[in-house]
Amino acid sequence: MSVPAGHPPFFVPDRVGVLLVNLGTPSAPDAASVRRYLAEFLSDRRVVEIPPIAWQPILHGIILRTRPRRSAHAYRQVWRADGSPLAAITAAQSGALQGAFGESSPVDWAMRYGEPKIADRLAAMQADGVRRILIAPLYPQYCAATTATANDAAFAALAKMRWQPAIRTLPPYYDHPAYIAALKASVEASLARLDFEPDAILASFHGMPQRTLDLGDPYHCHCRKTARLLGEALADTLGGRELIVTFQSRFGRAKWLEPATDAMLAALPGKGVGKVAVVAPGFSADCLETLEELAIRGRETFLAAGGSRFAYLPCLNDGPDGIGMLRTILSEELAGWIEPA
Ligand SMILES: C=CC1=C(C)c2cc3[nH]c(cc4nc(cc5[nH]c(cc1n2)c(C)c5CCC(=O)O)C(CCC(=O)O)=C4C)c(C)c3C=C
Ligand SMILES: [Fe+2]
Ligand SMILES: [Fe+2]
Repeated sequence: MSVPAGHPPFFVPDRVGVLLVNLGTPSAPDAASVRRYLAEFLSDRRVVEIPPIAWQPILHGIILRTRPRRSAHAYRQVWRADGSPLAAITAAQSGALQGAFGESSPVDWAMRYGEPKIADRLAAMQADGVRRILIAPLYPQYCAATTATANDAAFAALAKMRWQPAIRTLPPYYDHPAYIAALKASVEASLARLDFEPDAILASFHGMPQRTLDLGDPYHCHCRKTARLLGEALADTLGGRELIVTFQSRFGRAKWLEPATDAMLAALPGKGVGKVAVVAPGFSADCLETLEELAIRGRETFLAAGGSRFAYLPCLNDGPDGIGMLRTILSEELAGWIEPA
């Protein structure tokens, strides 16, 4: 019997695969591409929890007329020869993990918004004989606006498949010892490369509307716990200096989690902190929010307020600490599907 065109093969050995998922990013740093990306992102009801009848006129009438040009300018400042940092680094993470879970277990990657689409990568894996897939939203701290919507998109794609693969999803790993250890190693290595001794280290997490915390989203608690564990792990390095926790990237008029990163950077010099190092533990890959908002605008804010030295410490990205950590936590979630490494 021949397999119908476009049909997945029937008789291939079952394989196990991992699909890394991150947020998504524009395909190019121009206003039209950014508008397309923001329209998809900001129409997600997990992200903006305002009824569409009220939100869509604001989104299309105001935000998508003004923000794409400003954001495209920001993207241009961090764009790399191989594309958007978020996409390039996620691809590199996927490449670095290839073969980590066995010769025949592929690791692939997708984005919640834009390309490559979760639905397309799941279909490609299924067509390749991958019958068990670990979907891994690369967000250490759970948030409905990130983790849940990535899983929603995966399950929406599965809803259209006659022959579904078996699915597992990666739980948040905000307090996993391997994650905390990787952050500690990475922060210490970055600090050792600096030519100055910071007076304080600031851990900046992406913000969220305060209302989501009141509605029961555990994101804020997860961020706080990551910061506490990282502070404890770094106790010797900090030597009495504070690990300051802040939330960045406020969007819209509602109240967001506080303290705000930009306000803190503006206030620190007045409190005697003239030299600061900033780390972003909630981002698994450097992106617009870290490379432009923190490393460029954050620096400007801090120096304009009277600070003398500023350093941005990179995310775990596809470096050895980050990849080692991902191997550990993904292997744990694959238990029973693959032989332990
Ligand atoms: C790490 C976790 C993230 C949470 C939580 C999050 C919530 C959240 N974000 C917005 C609005 C925007 N975020 C934007 C960029 C962006 N956000 C994250 C991660 C989280 N967002 C990343 C990794 C990125 C970078 C994407 C890239 O291409 O590099 C943007 C787009 C950029 C801009 O125009 O400023 C917006 C808008 C909301 C509203 C929200 C929670 C409700
Ligand atoms: Fe965001
Ligand atoms: Fe931002």
